[in-house]
This record gives sequence, structure tokens and C-alpha cells, in this order.
Amino acid sequence: MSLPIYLIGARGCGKTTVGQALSQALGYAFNDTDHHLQLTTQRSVAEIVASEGWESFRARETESLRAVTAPNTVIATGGGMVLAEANCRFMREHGQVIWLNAPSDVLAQRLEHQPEAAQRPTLTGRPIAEEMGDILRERAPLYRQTAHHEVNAMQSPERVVEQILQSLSLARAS
Ligand SMILES: Nc1ncnc2c1ncn2[C@@H]1O[C@H](COP(=O)(O)OP(=O)(O)OP(=O)(O)O)[C@@H](O)[C@H]1O
Ligand SMILES: O=C(O)C1=C[C@@H](O)[C@@H](O)[C@H](O)C1
Ligand SMILES: [Mg+2]
Repeated sequence: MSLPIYLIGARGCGKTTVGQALSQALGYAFNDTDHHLQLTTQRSVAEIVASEGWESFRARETESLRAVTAPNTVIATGGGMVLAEANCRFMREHGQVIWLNAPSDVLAQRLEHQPEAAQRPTLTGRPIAEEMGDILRERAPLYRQTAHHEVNAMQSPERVVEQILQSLSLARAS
């Protein structure tokens, strides 16, 4: 039995895309806190935020994190999972945490190409490039502190998977 692997990072860094590929490479299950929340509530992120507000969404995502945590599972987390210190502690204590790091202009470009507005309602009300700059300034220290390993998420998803596998086996050897 192996510990879960949590992928953390800002919107658009590839947690869902890379997480699915990583789970296949390892023969692990895959789960995603945003998808879990959608399935259990039958509502999108935008709908939950519109009816209950961000604070309620954040409480629900903490529950999702706990619900999807299982051995031999790759878990893609919501971009704001690190905002609650208890979530950061929980992930570090229960598994290996990987930060997929990419600069805000790359993230903004990906999100402009594939906005998925139901999954990603605006966080600040500002244009996407500015929003991602603000969000990364606020959250980069949290991603950095929480992660056991940081991986450059500007590479192809296949390459990101390889780098994660490398970090994990290096970690096991040390
Ligand atoms: N390494 C990559 N290179 C190029 N494009 C990528 C890469 N990873 C993801 N993408 C693209 O970026 C977009 C966002 O990816 P994805 O949904 O996996 O991000 P996410 O981190 O799960 O975002 P969220 O926090 O909103 O769930 C998608 O269109 C995806 O195809
Ligand atoms: O960055 C964020 O705060 C978010 C990212 C998404 O994964 C969703 O969890 C939600 O849209 C909030
Ligand atoms: Mg995702």
C-alpha cells in the first residue's frame, strides 16, 4: 500500500490533466476534489459559490479532500486548497504533495483557451491575466511550504509525469 499523491497548484497548472496520466503510469486510482464536490452536490463550483458564497465552498472542499484521500490514489486538488492551513497539514501528513508550478502568464493563456467558467468562476473580478498574477503572488508561498516536491508545469504533461516519478523515487531513496 502506498500513500496518496496530492497535486497542488493554481488554476490551469494541469493538476487534473497530469493527475490522470500519473495515475495511469502508476496503476493508481485517480480522484479530483472539484469533481468529487460536483458529483456529491450535483452542482458546479459556480453554482455553489453563487448560492452559498466562497466560504461555504471552501468548507465543502475541505470535506472533499478528506473524502477522496485513500492509498494508491492520485488526487488533483482545487487551486485554493492551500488557503486553509488545516488542509495543508492534512495533505503533508497523509501523503506526498507535489506542486505543479508555472508562471501566471502561462496559466492565464491556458485558461483563456479553455475557460470552463462553471468550474472556475472569477476569484477577484479582474481580467484573467491580472487575476492569475494576484493569485500566484498570494499563494506561491503556500504552495511552496506545503509541497514535498516542486515540478516545472510548463513542460508537456508526459514530461511533468516523468519528473514527478523521478522526484518520488529520489525521495524514497533518500
Ligand atoms: N503541461 C501542460 N501543457 C499544456 N497545456 C496543459 C498542460 N497541463 C494542462 N494543460 C491545459 O491547461 C488547461 C487546464 O488544465 P487542467 O484542467 O488540468 O488544470 P487544473 O490545474 O486541474 O485547473 P483547476 O485548478 O481549475 O482544476 C487544459 O486546457 C489543459 O489541456
Ligand atoms: O483557485 C481556486 O481558488 C479555485 C480553483 C478551482 O480548482 C476550483 O476549486 C475553484 O474554482 C476555486
Ligand atoms: Mg482540475
